[in-house]
Amino acid sequence: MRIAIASDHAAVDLKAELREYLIESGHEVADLGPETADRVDYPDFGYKLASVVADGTAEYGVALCGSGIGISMAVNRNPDCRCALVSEPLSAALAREHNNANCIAMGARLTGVDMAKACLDAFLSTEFGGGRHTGRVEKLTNPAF
Ligand SMILES: O=C(CO)[C@H](O)[C@H](O)[C@H](O)COP(=O)(O)O
Repeated sequence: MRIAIASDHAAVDLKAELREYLIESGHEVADLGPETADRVDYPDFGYKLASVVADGTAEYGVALCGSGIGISMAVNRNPDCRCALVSEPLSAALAREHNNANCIAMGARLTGVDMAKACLDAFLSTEFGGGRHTGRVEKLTNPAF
């Protein structure tokens, strides 16, 4: 799969771990930065990630910051992205099965490397369930406020 990954300064180490894990697992990975732990703003990297998922350059996006909250909010500003903030594998799988999430977010200050890998595995190995979930997901793309 083609997967893009991005973070803020708080998650550069987790990003590096997950990037290598994804490559070892046979995925094509685009690391959108940052490259160092110098302080940056999570919206800048969240928007970059959202763009490449929305235009199809990447099939899935992995968004990381200290808590996962800020960068998931940034990614979800793009109407073509459905980013799920998770901290355990069942939520990661449900994000795919029920919500057809195309991005996963995690918090490096809250979620350990092994748990983050397990969440990624669950996310990437679960298909969208379709059926009753389809119309609900369409309502996320085209909201009627
Ligand atoms: O967006 C966040 C909180 O919702 C992330 O955890 C950020 O990584 C965090 O805000 C960065 O905080 P810092 O004090 O500037 O390192």
